Amino acid sequence: MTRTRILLVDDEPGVRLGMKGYLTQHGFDVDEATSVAEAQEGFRSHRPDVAVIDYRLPDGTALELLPRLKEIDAAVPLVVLTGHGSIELAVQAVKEGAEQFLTKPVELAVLKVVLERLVSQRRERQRHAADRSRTARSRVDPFLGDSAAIRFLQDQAERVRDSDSPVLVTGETGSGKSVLARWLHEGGSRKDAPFVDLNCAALSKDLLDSELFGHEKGAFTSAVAAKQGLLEVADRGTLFLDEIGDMDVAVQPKLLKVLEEKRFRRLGDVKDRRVDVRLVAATHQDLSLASREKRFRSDLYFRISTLILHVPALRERAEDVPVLARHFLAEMGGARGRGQVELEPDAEKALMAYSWPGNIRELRNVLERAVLLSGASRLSRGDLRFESAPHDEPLGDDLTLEELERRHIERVMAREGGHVERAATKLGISRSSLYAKLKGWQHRGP
Ligand SMILES: Nc1ncnc2c1ncn2[C@@H]1O[C@H](COP(=O)(O)OP(=O)(O)OP(=O)(O)O)[C@@H](O)[C@H]1O
Repeated sequence: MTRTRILLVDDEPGVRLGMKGYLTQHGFDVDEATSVAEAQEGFRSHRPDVAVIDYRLPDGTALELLPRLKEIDAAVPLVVLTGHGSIELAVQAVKEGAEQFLTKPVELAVLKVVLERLVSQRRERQRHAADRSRTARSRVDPFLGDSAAIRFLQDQAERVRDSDSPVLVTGETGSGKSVLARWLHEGGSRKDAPFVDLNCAALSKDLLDSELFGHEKGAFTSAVAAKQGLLEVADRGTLFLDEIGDMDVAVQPKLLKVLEEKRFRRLGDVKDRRVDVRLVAATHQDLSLASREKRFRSDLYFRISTLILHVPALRERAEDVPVLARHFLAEMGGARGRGQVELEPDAEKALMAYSWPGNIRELRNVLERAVLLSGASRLSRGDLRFESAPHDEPLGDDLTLEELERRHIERVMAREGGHVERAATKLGISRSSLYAKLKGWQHRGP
C-alpha cells in the first residue's frame, strides 16, 4: 500500500524534526518546507495528500499561502498550526480553505488522527468523483467459464494484479477488456484509490491532452479556470486508457514521461507535478505491428507491453458460451421479474456454433433481444437473431466445394464486420475477386 505524503511547512527546525520523526514512524512520508515560497514549490512538486502549515512563516502567513495552494490543487486538505489559539484566526483560516486548525504545541497523537481522517475523507471523495459507474459494474466476473483459455487468463491476471507495472490488455472488441481492467483495480492493492477510465479513440488530440494532463487558467482561450487532469484524479489509483492504439502520436511521449518519471505538467504550467498511477491500457489492434509501422511510438509500446494479458475471443472458448448465456439469462430474467429463462438444447448448440464477432457484448445483445421478443421461459433456436449473417451452423461434411467456399467467405465477411477489403486480405484474394463472388451469389440468391 502506498504511504500517505505530508508536506510540513514550519520554519522551526526543532518542530519539524519532532513531527517528522513521529509521523515517519507511523507510516507517513514527510516532505519539509520552511517558507511560503518553498511551500508552494514543494506542494506543486511533491503532491502531498495533506499539508500541515505553521501560521507564521518568515515570508508571510498561512492566510496568504492557503489560497495559492488551493489554486494549485483544491482537493488537498490543509491543516493550519498556530501558537495562539485565536478564534478569529481559526475562522479566517477556514474561510481561506483550511480544513482544520490546531494550536501549538500540537499533541502528535492528535495530529496523526486528524491527518488520517482527512486523508481517508479525501480518498472517499476522489473515489466518488472518479468512479461513476463503479457499483453498476463492480460485480462482473471476467473469468466466467471453465475453458483452459479463460483459466490461463485468470492465472496470468492474478499474478500481475498487485504489481505497479503497466499492463496491456489485448483482445477483440466486446471480449471483456474493460471488465478485466476494472477487476485488476478492484482486487488489487490500489483498490481504495480511484479507477479512472478514458477512451483515447473518442477524443481529439487537444481534448485528450487537456483531459489527461489538465490545464492552468489561461493555457488556451477557453481555459477560464485551472482544471485537474485525469492523471491527478487517478493519483494512487489506476488509469485505464482504452483504445490506446488510437492515442494521438503527439500525446504519446507525454504519457511515456509519466510512466518513466512519474511526473507530468498541466498545459500552460511551467512546473512538473508528481503523480503515482498504475496504467492499464487496452487495445484491439496489433500494437507491435503498429509500432513497427511507426503508427505507434515503439518506446511507449515497449514500456507498456512488459505485462500483456490477452482476452480470448468468445469463439476460441465456445464451451464457455452456455455458462455466460445462463449468467445473462439469470440476470435478465431477474430484472424483469420472470425468473430464470432456460435455453433449449438446439438454442445452446446454435450459440456454441456461432462465431461471435462482437464477442460477449454481442452474446448479451442477442439474448436480451430473444428474451424481450419471445416472452417465453424457454428459448429455442428460432428465438435467436444473430447480428451477423446466419453462420451458426458448423460447416457440414456433405457440402460441395462451391457451397463450402461460399459459407467460409460469409463467415469471414461477418467476422470482419462486412468490411470487404479486410475480408479479402484474410481470405488471401483480391478485393475485386471477392466482389465478383459476392455479386454472383446475390444474383443467384441463397
Ligand atoms: N465476464 C463477463 N461477464 C459478464 N459480462 C461481461 C463479461 N465480459 C464482458 N462483459 C460484458 O460485455 C460487454 C463488453 O465488455 P467490455 O466493454 O469489457 O469489452 P471490451 O473488450 O473492452 O470492448 P471494446 O474493445 O469494444 O471496448 C460489457 O457490457 C460487459 O459488461
